[in-house]
Amino acid sequence: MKIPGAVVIVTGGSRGLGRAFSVELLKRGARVCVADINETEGRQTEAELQRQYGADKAFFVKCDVTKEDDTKDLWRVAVERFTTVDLMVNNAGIMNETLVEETVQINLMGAMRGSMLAFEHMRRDRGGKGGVIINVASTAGLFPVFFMPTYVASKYALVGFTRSWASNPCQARFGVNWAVLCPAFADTSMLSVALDGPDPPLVTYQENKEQVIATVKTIGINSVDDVSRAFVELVEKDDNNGAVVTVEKNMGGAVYRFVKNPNCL
Ligand SMILES: NC(=O)c1ccc[n+]([C@@H]2O[C@H](COP(=O)([O-])OP(=O)(O)OC[C@H]3O[C@@H](n4cnc5c(N)ncnc54)[C@H](O)[C@@H]3O)[C@@H](O)[C@H]2O)c1
Ligand SMILES: CCCCC/C=C\C=C\[C@H](O)C/C=C\C/C=C\CCCC(=O)O
Repeated sequence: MKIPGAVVIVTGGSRGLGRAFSVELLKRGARVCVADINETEGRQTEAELQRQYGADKAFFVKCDVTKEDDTKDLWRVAVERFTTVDLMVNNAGIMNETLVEETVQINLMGAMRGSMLAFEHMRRDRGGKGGVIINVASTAGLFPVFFMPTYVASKYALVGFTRSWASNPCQARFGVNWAVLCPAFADTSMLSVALDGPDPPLVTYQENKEQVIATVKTIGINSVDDVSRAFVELVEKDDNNGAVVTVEKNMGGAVYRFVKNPNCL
């Protein structure tokens, strides 16, 4: 899709990858509604984005993606403000293996709820203008990772959900493209909180510490810019329906494995 003039909602946009995606979209002429549960960081981000790109180009809405009412309010406010939404980025997520219910509620149900509201708004067969839904999963949604099974489950399910919608035979009639962005480790607070703490919230960390650290070293850590570049490439691609894009640092810089056909990953 063309980014200039597009209207975008980014969940989990107060910091980290979501904030970086918002900046890249604004730089290219989009208008962005940043949604996040963290109001303090959200308001700071809103102020910085408005200062840099204009007060009419970006705004923040406090939204807990696990709450149906919050998500509906987010859509109501975004449409009131910007008239329509062309791109929905379900990016909000957590990684903490001690929070099983929360992980599923945020990473999976939050993204599914956001996707369905976007789909209802965008689908052409019900009067919408079409659009794109990008769900932010992880390479942990494609391969097993022994130290974070709950996180992996939430991301595998999100990949399956997204690819299933992308493969619907009525997809062309709906006019809504579905894609998944799957970064490996990325340099945000999600990773640093886990890496820097004495007891990361991972499964059997103390017993397998060396193996966990070795895995991170082998795969490498993407910069936020690496992931943002892949994100922009994915958004801009016209035929992005069913795409699964991985971003892995140590496979020769950031490698974008672009898998288009949803039936042959
Ligand atoms: N950092 C990584 O290594 C990495 C790798 C692959 C995928 N991801 C995924 O990328 C996405 C962004 O992660 P990040 O690294 O930027 O992490 P982050 O912790 O920096 O940012 C996550 C954002 O989500 C928000 N959030 C959390 N729960 C929420 C809720 N219930 N409702 C609304 N917002 C909520 C947080 O407040 C925060 O602003 C996540 O889905 C994550 O799983 C991260
Ligand atoms: C103490 C370090 C681990 C903390 C991890 C915190 C958050 C990570 C979230 C990412 O979404 C995980 C990304 C990649 C998963 C790791 C390995 C995947 C192996 C498959 C592969 O990429 O080849």
